[in-house]
Amino acid sequence: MSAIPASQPAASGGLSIRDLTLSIGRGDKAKHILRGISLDIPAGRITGLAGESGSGKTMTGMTVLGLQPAQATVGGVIEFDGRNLHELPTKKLNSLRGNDIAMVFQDPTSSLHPMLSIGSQLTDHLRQHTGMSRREALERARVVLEQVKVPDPAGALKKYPHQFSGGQLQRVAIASAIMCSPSVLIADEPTTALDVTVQAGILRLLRELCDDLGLAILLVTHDLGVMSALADTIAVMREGEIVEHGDRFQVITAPRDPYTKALIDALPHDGSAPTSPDSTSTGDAS
Ligand SMILES: Nc1ncnc2c1ncn2[C@@H]1O[C@H](COP(=O)(O)OP(=O)(O)OP(=O)(O)O)[C@@H](O)[C@H]1O
Repeated sequence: MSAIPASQPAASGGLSIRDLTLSIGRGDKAKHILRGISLDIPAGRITGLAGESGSGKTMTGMTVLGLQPAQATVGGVIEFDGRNLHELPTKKLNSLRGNDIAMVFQDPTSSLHPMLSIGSQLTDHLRQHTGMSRREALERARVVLEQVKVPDPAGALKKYPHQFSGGQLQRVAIASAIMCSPSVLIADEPTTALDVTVQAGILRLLRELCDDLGLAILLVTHDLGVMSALADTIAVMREGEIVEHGDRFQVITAPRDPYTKALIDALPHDGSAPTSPDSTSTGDAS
């Protein structure tokens, strides 16, 4: 496991979501996308959010970041560091986003500019945010690339996105997300677009970052197999509601909700479900 750089402050706390609602449209025509979600995303833990397509997983993550559709009406509390994010002025929320709460997307190219070197992309925001010199920021970027296990970190800083494989590029995107030492990381289907041979390595990296940095990670995926290998707790969403939330082992081996049970029964029986809470198995192949 990689050591935490001395310059990096310990991550403080996680997120607490209380009765979060999100609707689009008004009156009879309103579409209720999130119907009162409550979920704790504590520091040093991976909280999995599973569920079928369209159940509202991505919208939950986007709403936490204040990135819901402009016409949406949001209610409830998203508590972070003693504040309700949903009530913060836009400027304040913009400053939290990317610094204290960061996101990793399914497609790493969506968060990286094709024409800029990795060194510029990793350091620009950090320099603006902290006033660090270019040299200091590049050194921090090198350390973070090493932390996410990109080979030859110093050389990688000089490269461009097209010069990396999909798995390595997702590592670079994760490096970019943690450059400003966030305390919360929202990872939305971070392995779905990747070759199956590199998925396990990315999942293991998320586990290591969670453990080493004390990150609070919200892992959004439709894949309950991924959840069963990685998450500490699993919440299952259906039609904008959380129908089940509990310890990974309990949810996978003894689901209480019939919908969760149906999802688990649909999993391939290849040993991917845990046999004990410590049976995480994510071999590194990327
Ligand atoms: N910009 C938008 N405007 C209006 N409705 C939207 C918008 N984005 C998503 N929705 C709707 O919100 C609901 C939840 O979508 P969301 O993307 O959160 O689901 P999901 O569980 O992440 O699904 P998937 O696994 O397919 O990504 C869906 O009914 C979707 O059609």
